[in-house]
Amino acid sequence: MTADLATSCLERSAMSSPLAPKSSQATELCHIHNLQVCAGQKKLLDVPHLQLYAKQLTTFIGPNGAGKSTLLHSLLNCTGHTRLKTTGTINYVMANTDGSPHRNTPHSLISQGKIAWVGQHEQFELPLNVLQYALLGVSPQLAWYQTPNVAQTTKARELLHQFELIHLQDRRVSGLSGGEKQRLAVVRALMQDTQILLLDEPTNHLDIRHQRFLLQYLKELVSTAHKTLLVVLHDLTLAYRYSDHVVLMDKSAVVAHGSPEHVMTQERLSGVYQTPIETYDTPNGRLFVS
Ligand SMILES: Nc1ncnc2c1ncn2[C@@H]1O[C@H](COP(=O)(O)OP(=O)(O)OP(=O)(O)O)[C@@H](O)[C@H]1O
Repeated sequence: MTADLATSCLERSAMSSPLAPKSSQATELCHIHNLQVCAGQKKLLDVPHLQLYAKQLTTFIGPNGAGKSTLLHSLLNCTGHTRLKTTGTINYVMANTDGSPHRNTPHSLISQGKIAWVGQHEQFELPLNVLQYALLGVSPQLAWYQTPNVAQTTKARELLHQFELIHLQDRRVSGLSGGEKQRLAVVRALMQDTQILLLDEPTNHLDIRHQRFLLQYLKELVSTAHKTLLVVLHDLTLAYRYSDHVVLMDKSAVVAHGSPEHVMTQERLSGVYQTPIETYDTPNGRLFVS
């Protein structure tokens, strides 16, 4: 089967399968095969097969310790710990300049500047102010002797304004509040202007209004700039409302994946989280309450 034919088959199946995301525009981002991550004898992740989609907002949900961050790190190809052994393959499908798909490894995508990342534990003990930290996002594009140009600085200020941080632009990053640091980490990643963004619990420390703003912002990045978002979330209501594709994880494995309606059933979630979960349909979407 040629790559072109494979993609068109995927698009057809995306329209009919409950495993596929909501949008009929879904195309393949990557294929995971036999991915296993181990720490000694302990298996942290075991994913025999999983397909992820481009130009979609995919969320990874599941209880603490399920393996969500480990999977995201694997997608970055940096488990970040020499004791962890990773086996299996992750093949990204990215378009060539003529639009036809070609395959890539996570490592080559990072070096090409196609993936940006916000982790759970970003480093803020740095002698930088807020604007300088935001501009770290463009540092991979600069030679050692260059400083950010006017356009890059203007863009950083615009993003700081949108994320309500502009009044703090001269403030040392180490002194920011938890929510301000979290928003700044997202701004730094957005400054990288990559096709793919991986965000591990980006709503951590955010109040309810900023959580909603962030998810709305990410959703618009997908719909208007056709970015690919892979996001770990704990808030089931937000995951249901904003995701195109949901990957539910438990005990180092993928339990279910597909559209939110398909994956996030009351019965399945109650079983995985080991607590009764009620759902309520409101004019503003479905609420999940434990
Ligand atoms: N370096 C490591 N060595 C040993 N065990 C590890 C290591 N890193 C992670 N783990 C274990 O792997 C499991 C999965 O961790 P992971 O961080 O992927 O979970 P998670 O789903 O992201 O959890 P949370 O929602 O709490 O952030 C956990 O049991 C964790 O303790």
